[in-house]
Amino acid sequence: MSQAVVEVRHLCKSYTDVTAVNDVSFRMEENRIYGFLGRNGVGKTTIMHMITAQLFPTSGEVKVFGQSPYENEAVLRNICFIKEGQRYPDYFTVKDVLDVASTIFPNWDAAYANELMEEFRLPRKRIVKKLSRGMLSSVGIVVGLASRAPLTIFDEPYLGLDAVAREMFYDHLIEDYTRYPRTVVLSTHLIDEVSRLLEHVIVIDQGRVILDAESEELRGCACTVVGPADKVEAFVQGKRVIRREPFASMISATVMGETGGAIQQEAEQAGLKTSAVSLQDLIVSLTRVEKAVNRG
Ligand SMILES: Nc1ncnc2c1ncn2[C@@H]1O[C@H](COP(=O)(O)OP(=O)(O)OP(=O)(O)O)[C@@H](O)[C@H]1O
Repeated sequence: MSQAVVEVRHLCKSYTDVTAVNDVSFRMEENRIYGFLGRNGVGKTTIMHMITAQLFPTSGEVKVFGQSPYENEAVLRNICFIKEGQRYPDYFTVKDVLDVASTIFPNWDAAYANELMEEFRLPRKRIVKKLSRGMLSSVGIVVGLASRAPLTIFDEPYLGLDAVAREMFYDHLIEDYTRYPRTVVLSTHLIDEVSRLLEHVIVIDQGRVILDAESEELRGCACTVVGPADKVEAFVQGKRVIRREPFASMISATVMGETGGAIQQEAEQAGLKTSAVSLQDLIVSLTRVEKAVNRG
């Protein structure tokens, strides 16, 4: 096993009336791209704030590069955390943001930052406060990529970004990551868009980890089967059904099985129609499992 860049153990964060993070443990390894996914308000940002030492846990342990990140300059300068709606001082221009970033991040690549500025059409001299919503997101993306920080976290960096700019971001990320491997964490709701980039997926729901798996393992581990209700019911007997939708005399059921696509083959042999399940559909099904499944 390679070195853990992030290791959290039994992490909890409670506020007066809400337990935002409830006994979360996971590792993130060196030089991998992680999807850190889940619905709104499930605790993702709270966890990322603890990893980046912006928030203390109520209990549990956080280690980044093997050390506690709190007041630890050696750890913190190797983390770049790009979050939605990042604020900058009122008088800062885009150039000021890049100048400051160049002093913070040891691996900063000024030439690459300039190249990205051109591609994202960012006006260097403009006051950041006067940028459009999408341009502000582009500034975060330029900083995140050009920082080449060993741990780079993008927390929903896309607000207002058009589809072309998002594609440019994904293409740059994969290309630059291939040349300069580092650990990248993408927290986003646009799962289908980023799924090709992700090597490992951690899904949070209601303050807990509900899935922690290699993307490769997830491909083919679930499939949707459709057919007459009795046939589908017989097939899903004893299997983990994560979504069930009856229509007329038919049922469509999404079932999780072993890795490697065996479940799909098995369903086809049973004479059922099958379709693959995208990562987004898998996560949607998993995070609404309680309500949907018990109907059948
Ligand atoms: N300072 C706070 N005081 C009280 N409750 C808080 C505080 N910060 C977060 N919470 C609550 O903790 C829970 C988790 O919030 P968090 O921002 O971590 O979710 P998230 O998964 O990042 O959501 P999103 O995808 O919408 O950004 C929510 O119920 C939120 O209301």
